[in-house]
Amino acid sequence: MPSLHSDHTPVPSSDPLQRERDHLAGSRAALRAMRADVESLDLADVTGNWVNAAILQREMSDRIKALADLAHTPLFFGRLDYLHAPGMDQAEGAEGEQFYIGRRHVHDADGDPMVIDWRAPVSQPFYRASRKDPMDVGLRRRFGYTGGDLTAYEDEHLTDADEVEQASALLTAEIERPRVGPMRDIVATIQPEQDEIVRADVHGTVCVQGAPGTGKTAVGLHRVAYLLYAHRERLARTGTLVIGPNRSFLHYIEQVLPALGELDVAQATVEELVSQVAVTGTDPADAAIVKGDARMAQVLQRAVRSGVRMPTEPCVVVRGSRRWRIPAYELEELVQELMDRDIRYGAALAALPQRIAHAVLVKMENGGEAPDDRVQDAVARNPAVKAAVKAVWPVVDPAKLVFRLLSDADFLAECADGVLSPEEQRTVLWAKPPRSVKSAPWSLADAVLVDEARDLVERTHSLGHVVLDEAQDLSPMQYRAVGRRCTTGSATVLGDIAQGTTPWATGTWAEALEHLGKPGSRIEALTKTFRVPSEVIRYASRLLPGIAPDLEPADSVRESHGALTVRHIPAPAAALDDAAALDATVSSTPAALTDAVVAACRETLRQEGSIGLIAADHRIPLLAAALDAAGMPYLDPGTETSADSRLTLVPASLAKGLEYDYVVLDEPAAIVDAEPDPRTGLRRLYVCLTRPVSGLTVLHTRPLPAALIS
Ligand SMILES: Nc1ncnc2c1ncn2[C@@H]1O[C@H](COP(=O)(O)OP(=O)(O)OP(=O)(O)O)[C@@H](O)[C@H]1O
Repeated sequence: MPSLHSDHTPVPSSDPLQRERDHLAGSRAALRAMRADVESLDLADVTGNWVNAAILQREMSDRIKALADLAHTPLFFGRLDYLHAPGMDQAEGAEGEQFYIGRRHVHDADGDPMVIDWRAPVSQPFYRASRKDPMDVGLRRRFGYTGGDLTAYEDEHLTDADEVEQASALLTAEIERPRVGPMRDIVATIQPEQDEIVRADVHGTVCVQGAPGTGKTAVGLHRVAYLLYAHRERLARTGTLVIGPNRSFLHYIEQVLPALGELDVAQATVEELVSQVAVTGTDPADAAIVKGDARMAQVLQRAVRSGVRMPTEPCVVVRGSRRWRIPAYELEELVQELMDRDIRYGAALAALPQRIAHAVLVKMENGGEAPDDRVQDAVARNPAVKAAVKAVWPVVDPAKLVFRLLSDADFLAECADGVLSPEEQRTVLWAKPPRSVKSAPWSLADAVLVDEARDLVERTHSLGHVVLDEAQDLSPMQYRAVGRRCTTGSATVLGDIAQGTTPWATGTWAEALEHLGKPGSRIEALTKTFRVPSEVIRYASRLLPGIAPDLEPADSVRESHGALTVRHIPAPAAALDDAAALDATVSSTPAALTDAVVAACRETLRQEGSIGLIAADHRIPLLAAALDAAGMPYLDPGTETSADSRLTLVPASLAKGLEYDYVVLDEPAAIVDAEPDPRTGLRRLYVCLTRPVSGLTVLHTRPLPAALIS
């Protein structure tokens, strides 16, 4: 049976806990020595010039930073006692070995490991070994810390048939640890099903469908850290990127990778990826749906090549006293050949002058001259060649091209013929064409079209690995935008169909993977929620049949009682007399609801940890004023909570991906109604209901959505 040992009673120095503390002290000293070693390196001895010295200096200061011993980050969190030395034949008499598992590798003066990096192969059984498959591990020990002090440990003897399997108290404590500040790493408690995804092969793309709080974001970030460890050189060269839904979310997660020692991972929103034009406008849902449809790629492909004209005139190059003539039919062959080849429009444009010059050179040779490469370059730059190229293969500016498509009905009709219906074409056209590319009210969907057009002209740089979080909201065209950033690499796609709240969202994961350019990739499901207590996830899951009928409700790792409170706040009598008036004025009345919400926040603030007050976006100003009037300070989402500032006022549209120890949820019906259709409204509500770790209080005056009433 796993036993929990703690230091509540004094222990003799021979106590196992003390021995572990001694190992911690020894490891800390070893880490200090490793750092001192790097600091004492004299660069003058090893570098010949100042450029090398500067590069080395930077590398050294990064390394010194990485070797810092952070007082509140335990140097190790687990121990594995192997039955045999790993890698050795499991022969009788082979000695077992003991490894301490931590965030980074630490070795002593002789080079022997004191702590092993959690990502090393030898650490893997810490996350995966089970009674069914002990992976040659006799003992798995988890350590508990209070502040920076090692205060407890928990043992599992995986090969002891008499030991009863039991939930880990340290894991529960870790999950329930109050959440102030940014998101934390979960390196000490990654679960087997999560570890499978974290350590999946770098070459393969993995897609994870996971219920709220199942650790998708955490898994994605740990996967990046793992891949950087396992393929450091390659990924340092090619780069890694984490894509999230908005800046508040990225801000919330931005500390996790540095805490795992990884500083060089870029983070961006989809909007930031496609920043060729500034996004200042929004689309009505119907326009965004068509603009996000993968058929737009076809329209753009035609548009990009629409300016190519078959030559009708010969190209005549004059050099000295001689004239060299390439007839139109020969030019046409060259153009046709480039059209037929699967190369970017811009690459073809760059190749055409050289092709024409080559044809001229052949004629020169036939005419008895002996031109060399320099002559070919000179001919390629000849004004006659340039003019011929300009006439047949004009330069394409991606933003101007999309501008024309969205403002010129005839041009759109030409490019979209047989692809978009006349109705769809009308939908995407700007009602009033803007004056210029600069002043156009580009929407996010437009910017994605410009990005697609740009890629048709010039290949987008591909990274080694991309993690795409909250992927359920992306349109097919947005998937393509992400996909071209990892054509030569792989991706981790994370999301939850039930939390999809955009009308243009791609229907299924299989389809999404196709648009991403990774068809047939593996799709995994995570169904155990670490965040949401059982009572709350059961309540929220009542919405599932209406919003994502194919998904199973999630299980919670924590049974909880009293985590859910649903309170009806009666409207004042005057409002009750007139239900229509009540509905129409929900954003400003009744005051009774606002008062109750403020009181619930005040009451909840008595608990430890963070609190999110989530409400329909249009109710935010009213609630903000009410909190101000009550003298209760609050933060915006994305601003870091601290021990003094624990209340965040969260518009429902920004709640995705975030979490709070306690959530006070204002008027669910208003959240549902704020969306363009009931399904999206209920999905938004599902997101909001699944943000709490320890407690949810729902306050409502209007009737709750029918699905929530059991
Ligand atoms: N193995 C684990 N050990 C401890 N905590 C965990 C573990 N897995 C996830 N968590 C915690 O559960 C919470 C939810 O994780 P995360 O935000 O990654 O879930 P998610 O699936 O992305 O949720 P959502 O769908 O709401 O965006 C986080 O606080 C995370 O640290």
